Order: sequence, then structure tokens, then C-alpha cells
Amino acid sequence: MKIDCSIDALLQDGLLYNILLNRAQLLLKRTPFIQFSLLSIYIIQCVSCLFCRALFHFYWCSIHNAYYQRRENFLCIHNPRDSGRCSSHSFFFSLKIDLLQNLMDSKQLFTDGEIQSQASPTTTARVKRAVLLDKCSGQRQRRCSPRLKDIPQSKRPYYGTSLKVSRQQQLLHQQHHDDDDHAFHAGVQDADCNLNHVIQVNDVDVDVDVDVDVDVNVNGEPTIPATKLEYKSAYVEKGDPLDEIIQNAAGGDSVNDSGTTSLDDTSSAGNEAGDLQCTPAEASNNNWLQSYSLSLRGDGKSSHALVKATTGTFDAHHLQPVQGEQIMQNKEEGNLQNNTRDLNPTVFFTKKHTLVASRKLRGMLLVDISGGQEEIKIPVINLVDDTPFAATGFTYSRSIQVAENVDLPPNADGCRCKGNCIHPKYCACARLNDSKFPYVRHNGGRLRKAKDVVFECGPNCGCGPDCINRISQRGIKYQLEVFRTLDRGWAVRTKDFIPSGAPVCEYVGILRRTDELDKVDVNDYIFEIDCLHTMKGIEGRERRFGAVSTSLCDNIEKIEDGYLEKTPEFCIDANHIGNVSRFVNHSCEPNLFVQCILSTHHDFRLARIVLFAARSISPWQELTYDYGYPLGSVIGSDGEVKVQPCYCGAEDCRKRLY
Ligand SMILES: C[S@@+](CC[C@H](N)C(=O)[O-])C[C@H]1O[C@@H](n2cnc3c(N)ncnc32)[C@H](O)[C@@H]1O
Repeated sequence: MKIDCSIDALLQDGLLYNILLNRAQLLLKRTPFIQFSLLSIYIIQCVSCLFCRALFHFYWCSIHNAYYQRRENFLCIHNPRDSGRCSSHSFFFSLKIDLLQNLMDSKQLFTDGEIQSQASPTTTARVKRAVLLDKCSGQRQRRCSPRLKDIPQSKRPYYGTSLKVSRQQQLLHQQHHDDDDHAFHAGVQDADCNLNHVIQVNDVDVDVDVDVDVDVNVNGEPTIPATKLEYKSAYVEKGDPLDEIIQNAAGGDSVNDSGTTSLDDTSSAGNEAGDLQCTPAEASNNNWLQSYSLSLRGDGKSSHALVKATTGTFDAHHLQPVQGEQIMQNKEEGNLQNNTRDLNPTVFFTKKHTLVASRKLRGMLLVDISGGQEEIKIPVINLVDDTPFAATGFTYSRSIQVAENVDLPPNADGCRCKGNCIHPKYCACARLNDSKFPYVRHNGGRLRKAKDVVFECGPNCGCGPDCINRISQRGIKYQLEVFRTLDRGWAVRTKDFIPSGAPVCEYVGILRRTDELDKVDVNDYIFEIDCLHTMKGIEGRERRFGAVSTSLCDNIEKIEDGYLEKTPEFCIDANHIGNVSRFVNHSCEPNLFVQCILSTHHDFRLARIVLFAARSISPWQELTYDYGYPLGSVIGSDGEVKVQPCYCGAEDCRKRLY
């Protein structure tokens, strides 16, 4: 019987079928006695006898070898993790046949083996390898496929490497050169992403090679000469696409390819940054999202700006490219110059360790506003005017301070979990959150969804600091920057990508009684702890406190009709003591939201206030939340209603802060 083992046939019949058929064919050629013995061994192997397993292994290998020997165009796949074991068939099945075909057609991706060197850009990369050999040598040997080291380089035509990349936060670093006068704005006007190759190495890791075409505008001038874009493969980690940040395709040592783009006549420097987001529906569709960073800079005269392009949505199911679509641009603030025509800007990929600014950043007033208290420095930048940073009267504090006349309730009992809280049904704290942990672990922990109140583990809990139910207690994890705006004073932006649901910062200040505030005329840094109001939402959104675990909020009996209209008893005053959140401005279309959290005690009047990412936030975006002032609610010491115009710039801006 003739067996067709072409890829097409495999597509139709499946490899297993072919192997079985082939095995049967070989058995038929042998004596019945040998067949019987081998079959017996095979059966015994099935009951997991180690000895028989070894024999079977040998037997299977010989069959396997014969198989490859006979089939010229068949791929033998060796999985180094299973070195010496004949597990190639199982590995084979983890690849889609059409994908394999694709690989065969795209030898150039793997022929040089250089792809391995691309591991270097990521500091946290874990490299796995899958080696595809175009065919076995045909020699009869004990192992069904040779080990990688046994194969000369020239005979390794298919060589794939996948990187499992953990979220890399420090993708972009501003870099300033001597010739700062030549600074320019740059933006990605349009980006096209074509998928070249995808290798699904296992069911978690995917290796993607993409071509990118980017239209760049510089200072809004479309007349800049053609821009050369150099790029290299990007790697994508499969996962919850809500965590879509993948990683910088940072390079340096091995740029794969290059393309040339010309500037678009319709370019403008002010195009809005798009957000790379993924809905739960998209998540269930298994979409792949890919992003990478580009750094745009000038020629030897070294004008410089940073750009980030986020492009590409891949349909993982079919492993086919879907039209690249998400584009964002990021512009570095600076003086616009007209001399950029002389520049021949080239887009480079930034790399964490290569492009870190070696000197003080332009406009930097403070290297770290936290004075070393936060794990990550928070610089203060002013590229707008001569306003010095008003550090006087303000002391940075990482944790909340309690005014003398405020008595904190006793600590809550907490859970009895040991180490880390594992099962929400057995964790007393998780039970307060509808028997669920409010956070998912991915990307360092992200809130599943905004809740009325989140109950975290506290001081009396048996679990440790790494517990999943203490996510908001871990301090600031993203690179933030305080910067000067033209019309809203200081503001905060992120230099990192922040995934949706990630905790950004806690509103820190002095926990005070609100009635004391009457003595104070102007205080822009008050946060009234009004969880019920937060629950209610501004402008009459549905009152949601019914979802609060009422029996567990010690003071929930205070929720009664009219309570919402009362002034909250307590507030956090960040006027003199506070952290970076005191500089976070208001927006009518914010990218952060306020989440009340109870951890030490369960008195919601004194809840902690933590700002979470309301959506995925791209690097260099300003961080904002909705202050939620009802209009006319702020009365000055003169008894007059105070009016503060809002300059958030949102399309649906309410035009007034209060
Ligand atoms: C908590 S502070 C924010 C930091 C402040 N921009 C600064 O320079 O310290 C709140 C004050 O910032 C200003 N502000 C915040 N968001 C604003 C907006 N969207 N429009 C106008 N002013 C805003 C208002 O003066 C507001 O009272």
C-alpha cells in the first residue's frame, strides 16, 4: 500500500494516522513472531512498566526512523526539552500543519540561526527552542532524531526560537543629545504591519516576525525626506489579550531587515494617540496583539524624539495576520524647530540597556520626587516654562498619615491562609469579595473589574506580602513622571505601558476629618473618602452599594437614604504631605479610576483610595481620573460657589471641574 506522507496528505489524514499506517505496514513485513513480541511489549508498555517503556522506546524509534527514511519530504521535529526521547510526534501535533507548511516555505527565517541572538534585547527573556530539521539523515540510529548538537549548522535549515517575555516596563527612555536645540516632535501617522511568519512553539509561546511600515511626521511637516525605518522581529507572548503589552522589539545587535517609508502629506504632528485595547470579547477570540517601540532620532547632529508604534492584531486561531491597525504616537515635548528638514531621521528600536540617557534629561528639575522612597524614581520635568518645582511645603510620603484626632478602627480579623492565599473559598478576605480574588495574577496583578469596595488581606491575615490579595499594597510599579503642562499646572504621565486594571498609585496624604477643612480656603489636594459616592458614580449613575458585602462593612448601617448627600466624614489631604497622586489631574475622559480598598480595617469611611488603570495606557500618556465634583459643590470662604474651568481637552469635556 502506498502511503502519501506529503504535507497535504498529513493535512487530510493527520500525522498519527500516517504513523500508525506506516507502522502497520512495517509490521506486516516482519515475521509474525516478531510482530507478536513487539505488540506484546507495546501493550505492556501501556501499563506503564518502565522497563517495557524503554524497550518500546527503542522499538518505536526504529519504526520512526524507518518512517523518516522512507519519506523524503517529511519533517522530523526534535524537541530539545525531550532530548533523546521520541516525542517528536507529540510536538509535531502542537504545530498546525499549515503552519508547518508555512515554515517550510519560509526558510529564510530560520536558515541562519541568528534568530537566537535576538534574545538579547529582553532582559527577562526566557529562551526556548524548537528545532525543525528538514529531514532525518536516513541512517538507522537509536534515537529517532539526532540531537541538535549532532547536526552541523549547515544542516539545520529550520531553526526557531521563541521568547517568553514577561512584561517589560522600561521600554522607552528619553534620550537627549548635545544638540538639544534641534529637538523635534515626531509622531507615527500611520503604521502597517504585515505578518511574515508565526511559529507556535508550544501553546503558550509564539514567535512572530513582522514587517512594519510606518509613516512618520516630524514637527507636523510632511516634507521631511523619506524616513528610513529599521526594524526587526517582534515577539509575542500569548496570554490574556487584556495584557496585550508584549515587548519592545528592541534591537541593536541584529536588525533583520529594513524598509523605507515616506511621509504622508496629510500628516500632522497633533494626531491623537490611539489606544491599544482589547475587549473581553476579543479576548475570547484569542486575538494577538503586538506592540513595539520605535525611537526616532536625527542624524549625526542628533536631534531626537521618541515614537511608539503599536500595531498589529493577529488572529491566533488561524495564525494569519489581520490588518495592522492600532497606531499610537508619542511626542516628546520640546521646542519646535524648523530645521528638521536637514535631518534624516532614522527610526531605531530602543533598548533598555543601550539607550538609557546618560546625562540629565532636559528640563529635569528633580531626579526623584520621592527622594528614594518609591522603588522607581519619579522625575519632575518642566519643558514648558520657567516655573520651578514648588517642593516647599510639600513632603513626599509613601504611606498615608493619620491626623491626631482621627482614630482608626481596630484591625480586621483577617484570613488564616498561610504563605499566599490560594483558594478564594477558604480565604476569609476573598470571601468578602464574593468569594473571588479581585485580582488576576497576570502582569503583576490586575483588578478583574471595578468594585464598590475591594477587600484585601491585611495585617492580621496569615498570608505574606506576595499574596494575590494584596496587590494594591505593593507600591508604585510603573515609571511615572511629573511634568509641567501649559494650562493645568503639574501633571503625571507614565513612561511605561500600563495594562488595564493595574494599580497605579494610592492617593496618599493626611487622613483628616472633613469638617476641619472648612478652615482652609484653598486646597486643591483634598480627596474626600466617599466610597458611597464613588459607588454611586457622578451625575446620578446607578447607586451600586447593594453589591457591597453589607454584613461585612462595619459601618454599612450608615448607608441609608440621604446618606449620600452628607459630606463624607473623612478625607485625604495631600496639600502638605502626599505622593505622586497629588499631581494627577482631572479628565472628563480619564484613563484611571478610583477604587476604594479596605485592608487594615473594614470601615469604608476610612477606606484607602487607589487609582487603577481604567484601560490600557500607552507610554507617555498623561494619567488622569475623574475628580467627580458635582457642579457648584465647591464653596469658597466667601460663601460663593467656586468655578474652575476644565482644560482636560476631552471631546465630551464637561467644561467645568467644579
Ligand atoms: C490635585 S491637583 C492636581 C495637580 C495640579 N495640577 C498641580 O499643579 O499641583 C488639582 C488641581 O489641578 C488643576 N486641575 C486638575 N485637572 C484639571 C483640569 N482638567 N482642568 C483644569 N485644571 C485642572 C486644578 O487647579 C485642580 O484644583
